[in-house]
Amino acid sequence: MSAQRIWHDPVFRWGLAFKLALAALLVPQIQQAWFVPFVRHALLQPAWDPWSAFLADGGEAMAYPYGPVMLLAHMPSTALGLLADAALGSAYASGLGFRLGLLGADLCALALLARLWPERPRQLLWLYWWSPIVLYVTYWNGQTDIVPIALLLGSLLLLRRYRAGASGAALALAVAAKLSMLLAAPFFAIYLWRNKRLRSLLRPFALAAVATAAVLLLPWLGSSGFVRMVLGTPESLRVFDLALPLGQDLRLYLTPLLYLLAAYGLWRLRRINFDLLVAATGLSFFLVVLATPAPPGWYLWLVPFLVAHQLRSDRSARVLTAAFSLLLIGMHLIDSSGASAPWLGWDPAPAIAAVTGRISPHLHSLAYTGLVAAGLVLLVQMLRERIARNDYYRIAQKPVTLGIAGDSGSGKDTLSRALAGIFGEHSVVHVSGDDYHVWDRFEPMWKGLTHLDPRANDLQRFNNDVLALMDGKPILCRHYDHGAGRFTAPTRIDKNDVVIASGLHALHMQRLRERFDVAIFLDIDEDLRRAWKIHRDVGQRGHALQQVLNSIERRMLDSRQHIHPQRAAAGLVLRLMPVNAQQLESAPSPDQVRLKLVALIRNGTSHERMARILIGICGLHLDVQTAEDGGEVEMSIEGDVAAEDIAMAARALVPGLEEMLDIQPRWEDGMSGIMQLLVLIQIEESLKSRIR
Ligand SMILES: Nc1ncnc2c1ncn2[C@@H]1O[C@H](COP(=O)(O)OP(=O)(O)OP(=O)(O)O)[C@@H](O)[C@H]1O
Ligand SMILES: O=C(CO)[C@H](O)[C@H](O)COP(=O)(O)O
Repeated sequence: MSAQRIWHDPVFRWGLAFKLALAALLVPQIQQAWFVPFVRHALLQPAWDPWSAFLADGGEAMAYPYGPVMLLAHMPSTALGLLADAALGSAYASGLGFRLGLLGADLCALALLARLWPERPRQLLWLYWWSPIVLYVTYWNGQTDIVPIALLLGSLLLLRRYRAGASGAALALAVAAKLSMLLAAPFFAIYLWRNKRLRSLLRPFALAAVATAAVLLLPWLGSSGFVRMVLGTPESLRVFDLALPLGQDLRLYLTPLLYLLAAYGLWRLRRINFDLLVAATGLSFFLVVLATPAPPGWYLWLVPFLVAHQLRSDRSARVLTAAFSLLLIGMHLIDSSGASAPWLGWDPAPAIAAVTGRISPHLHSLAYTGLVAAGLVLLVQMLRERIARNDYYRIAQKPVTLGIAGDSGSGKDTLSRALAGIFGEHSVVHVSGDDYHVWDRFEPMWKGLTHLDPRANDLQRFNNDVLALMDGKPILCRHYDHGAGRFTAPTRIDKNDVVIASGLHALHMQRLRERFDVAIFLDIDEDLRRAWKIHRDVGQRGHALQQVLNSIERRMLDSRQHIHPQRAAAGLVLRLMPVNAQQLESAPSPDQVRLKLVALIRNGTSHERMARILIGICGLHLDVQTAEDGGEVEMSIEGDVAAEDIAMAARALVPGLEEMLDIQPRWEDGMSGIMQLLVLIQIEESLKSRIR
């Protein structure tokens, strides 16, 4: 069932009918006494500053502790109700209009949740649409927090879709509806800042958020009515209730302290994916609500996060949430105002007051303790399951490391660049074996040794540097300038999320090659490699043709002795070859030769699905040979394929890695793109075994 089809589900339709009946029949006291009179006043006596105008006309200061966006959200449906009241001579329809406005926000929240978590729409309907907390808080108690929560969900969804400006504006709208939504802002900012791939989005996000908030809130900051009714509400001061006295005039406020610790916890994570952002924001809301004698409306902020948690967790999360919801409702039924049904002549207030009168403060506090205990258990469960067991969180503790070995001119740098193109340059650190040659071009030592001899390279330093980067430490490294034939002065290279170590001997030393997530050997068809090398060394590196040919001959023995044996140590061996060998001679440049790829995958567990997608989505021709034990797979891949199709295949094959890639990954056309994809699939295999 797709997210769109929830609207046809009977679970939705029955829920809608039930909510319509509740909105029609129940008149919550706080709406009747406070919210509706305020909105009615703003509609009937329009003023630039409705808060001051309301107070000036003798309205109650507690009537509307909300910002202009909340008012705008309530106005249309309440205005229709007012018109109906005027026509019918009744006083009921404006309140009904107000409540239908809340139902509209409730529907928006459901639609947004269905887009954020589309996997199990039926379960989502039970968990959200029939959530006892939503039913109680919105339709019985009459709170309006569903409006800012719908806006917050909108902001989350837009952020997930990389629409940073729109997401910032939506968050500001949520804040301008209810100021407490500001609690989510640092978490959004940390998510964008701590993800290098998303960092460029922080600016448009922040600019749009600040600009929207300025337009919506600044004009009223000078209004005494707004300051008194919205900024100075006794409700918001409840966050200071939980405090440790530290001497005469000093108190340690525990709720802000817990909130700051949660924000710091998120900041400390090396990398944060969207699920972690949701979990951390939910946890911070939980901390604030549990550590505060919170009014019922605040509990509604927890609902989307509880839904997300339950969707991904087992039955225990649902049982705990049910217990938490029932305790919450039970406590607030006797603690907070409720609703009456004037059409049915039903007003339970006196009966509830009678029960309340019989409940001792001790029992009341015990019920509250039970509620907080259930909430804390849920919080610990969320912390354990949503954060500590989050695959991405566990993977993010260590960078992804790739080793690429192959002969000179086999395409190590080209593949490294292609991989950096999908992860994004900002997330990749590349160590090249060329920077570890012992001598520069002009040293006479090259008369006796070739670059392919391990002794001509400082492999110990190469190993140590790559291992240091794998352990998250920076290195100092000089760079070999192929134009000048000399080394530059050493520069500092910092750790990064993806470490690519390429070189003639990248898989030579056992200690290092065992640490790579994916070890790749480029076993390019010899005639093709020669053609590439000659083309590059003459065209780009300024060598004479004869000099290059001599060097290739001189290196042959070392290639066999020192380079080729690394093939056996690779998990992925990639062999590019011309589709038609004659083309190598006839084509004006080796770039124009049509290539086919033979990939030897030593751990070919997912090859069947991979083959299906390469044929189905990319339209390639495949020949697959599997070893007897099913471990090794050799795939011959041929055909033309565009980068967009490879991107689509990647989304199908490795959806879990999408958040590791750049926002707009640069997929290549043809066999280079297929090589990018194969490496990515191997990365996923390796990360899975890290988790196991
Ligand atoms: N996948 C590919 N498709 C087409 N051409 C390629 C591919 N890979 C490499 N080449 C060609 O081969 C040339 C050599 O590639 P590259 O410089 O990446 O090799 P290398 O292994 O890093 O070499 P060296 O070790 O000598 O520095 C490139 O300039 C390019 O023209
Ligand atoms: O083959 C190489 C790497 O694979 C060498 O980096 C390259 O040949 C360096 O020497 P020169 O600058 O003299 O060409």
